[in-house]
Amino acid sequence: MMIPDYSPGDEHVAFTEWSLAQGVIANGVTPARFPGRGLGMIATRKIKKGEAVVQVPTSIIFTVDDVPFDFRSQFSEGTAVQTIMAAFLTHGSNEELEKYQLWFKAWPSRKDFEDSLPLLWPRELGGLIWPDTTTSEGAMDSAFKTNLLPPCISGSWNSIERLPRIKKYETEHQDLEPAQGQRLRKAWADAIAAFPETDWTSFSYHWLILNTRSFYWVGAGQDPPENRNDAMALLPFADYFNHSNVECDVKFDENEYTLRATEDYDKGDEVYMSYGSHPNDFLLAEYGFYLEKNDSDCIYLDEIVLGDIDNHEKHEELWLNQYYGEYRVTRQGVCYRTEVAACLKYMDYKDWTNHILKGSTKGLDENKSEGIIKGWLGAYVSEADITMTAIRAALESNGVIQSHHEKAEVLLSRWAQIKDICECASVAVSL
Ligand SMILES: C[S@@+](CC[C@H](N)C(=O)[O-])C[C@H]1O[C@@H](n2cnc3c(N)ncnc32)[C@H](O)[C@@H]1O
Repeated sequence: MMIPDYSPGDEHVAFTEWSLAQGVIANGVTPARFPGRGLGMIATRKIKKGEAVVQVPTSIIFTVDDVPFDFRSQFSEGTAVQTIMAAFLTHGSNEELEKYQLWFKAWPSRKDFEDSLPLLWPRELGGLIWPDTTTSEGAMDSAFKTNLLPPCISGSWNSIERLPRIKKYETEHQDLEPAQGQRLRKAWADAIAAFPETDWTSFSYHWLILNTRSFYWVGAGQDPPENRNDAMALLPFADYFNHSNVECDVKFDENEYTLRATEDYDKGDEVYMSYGSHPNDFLLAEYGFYLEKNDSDCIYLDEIVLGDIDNHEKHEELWLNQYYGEYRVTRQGVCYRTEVAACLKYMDYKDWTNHILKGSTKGLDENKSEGIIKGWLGAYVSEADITMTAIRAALESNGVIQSHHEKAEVLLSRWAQIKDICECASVAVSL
């Protein structure tokens, strides 16, 4: 049997030595290379749940407070912290950033991001247009109209028309790529307004480093910022942990950031931290990977449900009663919001409001609701089938997709998961 080679490589050994010399405590973990996950942390001995595995002194963490005032003051008020930090990592002088040079060498490359993050993929695979996109890359073959990304990422469908929404609502796990694109475009506009000579490749790289590696952080004596995204810090060495759906046990005070094991581990196991309870589409869009098994995985039926409830007044009712949108599906079934939307299809308005406000069952027909919900799930399954067929056909015939076949295969596997969620949910709603 081949023994996997976990050795991380010289640059990681050098960075680990530097980290320990700076006061980082690594207690039973060390960086190692895990196929398909880049670097991660391996247990060097048995670890018990609750043990502090990594402690990083606050003196070496990188926050916006480390950006010199002269540099920060070039940005207009309200500029995102991520933009300022990314711009400083791009423009800071060697002298200013010298202490972190070994750390920078331990980070993934821009090519790693181009391979894994859909927003940097070719247009045919759902990527966006960026300042370095050449005309030929931007101009898609006009015959190629299929959206290959999952709808939670792209916000688009192949078999369903996306109707304008009567109201806008906050959504954390849908329309991910358009929101990401907007944040990065705004960051770029703010960066070049302050420093017109900024290089896109380098700036976007550092912005993505911050996006994929930062931790929540509020400095001693400071109030948490209004926007949670502005409470960010990069933690040398702690940023080696890969994600899994373990619980999260990280704490910080004015002296150090402490990360604790939330499970027992044997020597040789990979030790994980949780980046949050995220569905797989979110992990793919924001971090460039998804999990085989993810208890937080879900998809949303918003376009299907709102398209099927083809009545403006009913949309208003859903909105007024705070049931407009966010129709969530897991392998265990659909959420209560979806059930409420389903019975609005056939109940009269009075019965429906009595049902949702007072729990009355007058007019409620479980069989009808079940049929409607199964129809919605079936529509998502059709979307999955159409898209998977299109990906397979593109792998046979489209030159761009052929030269990026690993990405297309990532999407095929994700669509298979999506189909499985719908089919399991459909069984669950009959129980
Ligand atoms: C904080 S870094 C973790 C260290 C990173 N693997 C490295 O090589 O430097 C986050 C990135 O690690 C990768 N990653 C994290 N958890 C993963 C997982 N469970 N499976 C695959 N890749 C993962 C993703 O590329 C993600 O953007």
